[in-house]
Amino acid sequence: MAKSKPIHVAVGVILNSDGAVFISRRHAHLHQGGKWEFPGGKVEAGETVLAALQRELQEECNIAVEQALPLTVIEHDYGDKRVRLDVWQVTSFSGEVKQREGQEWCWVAKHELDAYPFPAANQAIIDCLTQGQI
Ligand SMILES: Nc1nc2c([nH]c(=O)n2[C@H]2C[C@H](O)[C@@H](COP(=O)(O)OP(=O)(O)OP(=O)(O)O)O2)c(=O)[nH]1
Ligand SMILES: [Mg+2]
Repeated sequence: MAKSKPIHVAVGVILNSDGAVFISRRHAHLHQGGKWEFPGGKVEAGETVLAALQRELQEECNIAVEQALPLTVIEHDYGDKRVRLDVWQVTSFSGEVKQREGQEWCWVAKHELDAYPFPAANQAIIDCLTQGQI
């Protein structure tokens, strides 16, 4: 049977002035629950990826994204779901970053990211960050 098309997800990498990355922990009951993630969510029909990123980051972490640059697109098959992560680096935003949806969250130094379990699709982004390529 042909699998349904991947879920398109806008994902934001936010760095603070110390070079640390904002991450939060997915609620336990969700797909990939308990894993750490970069903020973001599903791109809705008729919406640009940047608009989805702006909407999700306002909802989830309280910021207005002013400028963001596309980093990479990652396709991954979890078996139960396929995702297409459209990963952007947020280069300018206003507002104070805080988690608004009750998720555990933190700023983590890039070289410490390996200590946090992320969904398998994220590995390429984690590698770029830990190697200082972002
Ligand atoms: N936000 C985010 N999702 C990720 C990451 N890595 C990864 O595999 N995913 C997957 C998990 C989910 O299957 C999908 C995101 O879906 P989601 O359910 O969290 O999307 P959403 O925020 O729009 O949630 P909802 O409105 O449907 O509740 O992408 C990541 O770093 N960040
Ligand atoms: Mg989300």
